[in-house]
Amino acid sequence: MDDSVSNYDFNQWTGNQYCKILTGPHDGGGDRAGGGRKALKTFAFDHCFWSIDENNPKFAGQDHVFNALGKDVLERAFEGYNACIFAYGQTGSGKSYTMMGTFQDTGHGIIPRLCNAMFSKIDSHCDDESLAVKVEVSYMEIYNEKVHDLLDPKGSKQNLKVREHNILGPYVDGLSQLAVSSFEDIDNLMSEGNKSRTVAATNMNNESSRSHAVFNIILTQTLTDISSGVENEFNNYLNFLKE
Ligand SMILES: Nc1ncnc2c1ncn2[C@@H]1O[C@H](COP(=O)(O)OP(=O)(O)OP(=O)(O)O)[C@@H](O)[C@H]1O
Repeated sequence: MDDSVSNYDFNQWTGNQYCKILTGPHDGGGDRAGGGRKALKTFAFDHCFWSIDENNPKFAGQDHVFNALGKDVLERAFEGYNACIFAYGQTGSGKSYTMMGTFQDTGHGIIPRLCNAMFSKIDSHCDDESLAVKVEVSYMEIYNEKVHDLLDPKGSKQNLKVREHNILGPYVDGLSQLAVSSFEDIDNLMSEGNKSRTVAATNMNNESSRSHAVFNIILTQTLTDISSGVENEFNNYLNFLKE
């Protein structure tokens, strides 16, 4: 990283920010473009979180991260937009911690917090007879280019095929999609799914997930025009990916 950036006090950054990164030797594209190994690239980002010392007033805990990233995603999902949260980074950098977190309340990561908020929002609409909401989940891992269903009731770990639907785009053929009605349901399914994940120790993480995981929530809202009885169904997807 450029010295001028690595020496920055990340705590002072607010609002839209830019980060300049010097590309490393792996960056073949930079070489081909004539920029060489030291081509400077500029990336834009909205937030930078610091979570080293809990006693520091600038410490960003799981709640802080959820408020900055998860809340908007949920609002948009209820408006009918598909959304995706993608965690990417070096082994041991905190991807699983950010997505799932620990089982203590304050340690819950984005997924449990988002699911809790989603069911609270659904409950708050329970008096509305014109709206019915259905929630289903699927969970898969991609390991050595093979796709496995982590919620397969038979636990067979068979390889699933990725196919292309002419309207909906790519999908995994035969992936289980299970209905849930509370965060506890999701939590139980996820714990079962996590037991099937491919985990091994790396030098930097004793329980490193060696595969990519994709957790999918399918939110279906059916709006019924009470006077005419006509139903309109909206499906949308919330994807959580961990590299
Ligand atoms: N912000 C944080 N606060 C406290 N502990 C953290 C934080 N981020 C990560 N950790 C801890 O660091 C360790 C490694 O984190 P984690 O397993 O989330 O990494 P990862 O990026 O998912 O790694 P891998 O790619 O190897 O699976 C875990 O013990 C986790 O609890």
